[in-house]
Amino acid sequence: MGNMLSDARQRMYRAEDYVNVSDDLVHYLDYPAETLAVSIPLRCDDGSLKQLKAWRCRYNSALGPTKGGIRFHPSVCLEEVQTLAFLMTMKCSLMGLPFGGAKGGVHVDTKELSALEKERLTRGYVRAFARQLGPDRDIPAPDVATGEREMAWMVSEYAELSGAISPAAFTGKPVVLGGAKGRTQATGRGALIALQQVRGSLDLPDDGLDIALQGFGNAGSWFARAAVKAGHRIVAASDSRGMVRHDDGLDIEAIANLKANGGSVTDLRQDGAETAAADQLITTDCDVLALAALGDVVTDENAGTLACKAILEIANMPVAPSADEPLRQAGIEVVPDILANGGGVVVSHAEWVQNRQGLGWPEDRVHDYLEDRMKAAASEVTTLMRERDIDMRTAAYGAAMIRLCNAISSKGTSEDFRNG
Ligand SMILES: NC(=O)c1ccc[n+]([C@@H]2O[C@H](COP(=O)([O-])OP(=O)(O)OC[C@H]3O[C@@H](n4cnc5c(N)ncnc54)[C@H](O)[C@@H]3O)[C@@H](O)[C@H]2O)c1
Repeated sequence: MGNMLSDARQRMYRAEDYVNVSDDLVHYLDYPAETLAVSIPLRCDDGSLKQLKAWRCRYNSALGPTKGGIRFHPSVCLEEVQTLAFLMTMKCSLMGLPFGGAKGGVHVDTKELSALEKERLTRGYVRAFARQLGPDRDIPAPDVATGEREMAWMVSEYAELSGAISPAAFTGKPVVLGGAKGRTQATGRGALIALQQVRGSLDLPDDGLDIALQGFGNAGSWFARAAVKAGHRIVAASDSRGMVRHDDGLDIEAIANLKANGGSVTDLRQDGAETAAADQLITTDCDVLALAALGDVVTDENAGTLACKAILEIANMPVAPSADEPLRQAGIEVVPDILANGGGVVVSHAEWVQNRQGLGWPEDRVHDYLEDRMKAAASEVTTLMRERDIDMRTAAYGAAMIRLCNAISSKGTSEDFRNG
């Protein structure tokens, strides 16, 4: 096992020092409960055969059936899947959901697949992992390069195999197949709710904030819309092709239109807007640096070059563990991923509940549920920060561990079994 998972776990061990949980409970979280590795045979359109490596990891199920997305990407590997499953375990616990954490992935470049090949691969994934999946055991969702259409294929394949139609076995489905209204917007909107809720614990100005946003995809664009609606300015935004900056705030709807038509943020034609290379985004002057693209963007090597007062982690692990200490020293507080992007899994839970009820909630009910969960989690985190005088990430891990460890210890600890 390489560094990614052990680095991620260091954040849990750091939090352990500040919350009252026993060692043997933390040991339950040292390694994943179950990881299955398979190769999926894919018959290509030209008749050739590919064998694709694929994984599904259920990290811990103390709180309930495990939950986590399936990623199709050439960077996917065993360790990434296990690390993201660990993060999901912490996130579901912090969000107060009755779910454990999981993740899945296939090592594949979907740009090289036709739509039919992608369908065969997606159905092949369900066949390979069918025994591990199910609405009461392990519930996948979309992630990189998977979306509503892949979830629709998965529900259909699972129905063929199990002989029963189980919409609650997958979330992120199209609304017509039982998907939750507002799921697309949930992560971005949730990130803004988290930011507003923890704002008092950050050293930020009282009025509208200047925000620099890396990544203008699903999560980033909905965060930008919600932030502007709440009176903040997106002063800079980037995608893989470059960045654009305007000190008075960017025209977010114009950027969203450009992106929807295959353009880049750099195509924006707004008086006074200036473009630059994508990598300049993180050093641009702002109150909040919102990272909604990739992992490992801020490292120990570049942490000293940031010009922000706080970081909002909308992506998973955009701040590498090696940057934690330099950022603490620089006084830059981080709103951690397990809190900031928890809105996605909260609304996935709302979808699972609706499927089990056989009902579809109206969008405002889904949004109210999102708001309640985000506010409750954020307030647990800020309370722990104040009580223990710790940074926000450590407090978030601490709050997640308290709930997880309560669930684990309810079945007994060394204390209970000492005398046989
Ligand atoms: N969408 C969700 O519900 C959700 C939930 C939890 C976590 N996340 C995480 O948030 C991140 C973004 O997810 P998404 O669904 O918005 O993905 P997405 O694919 O819709 O968007 C990603 C964006 O990042 C941009 N990007 C890629 N490389 C870049 C670079 N070098 N510089 C600047 N921008 C770059 C892309 O151009 C795109 O605009 C991922 O890490 C994902 O795992 C998403």
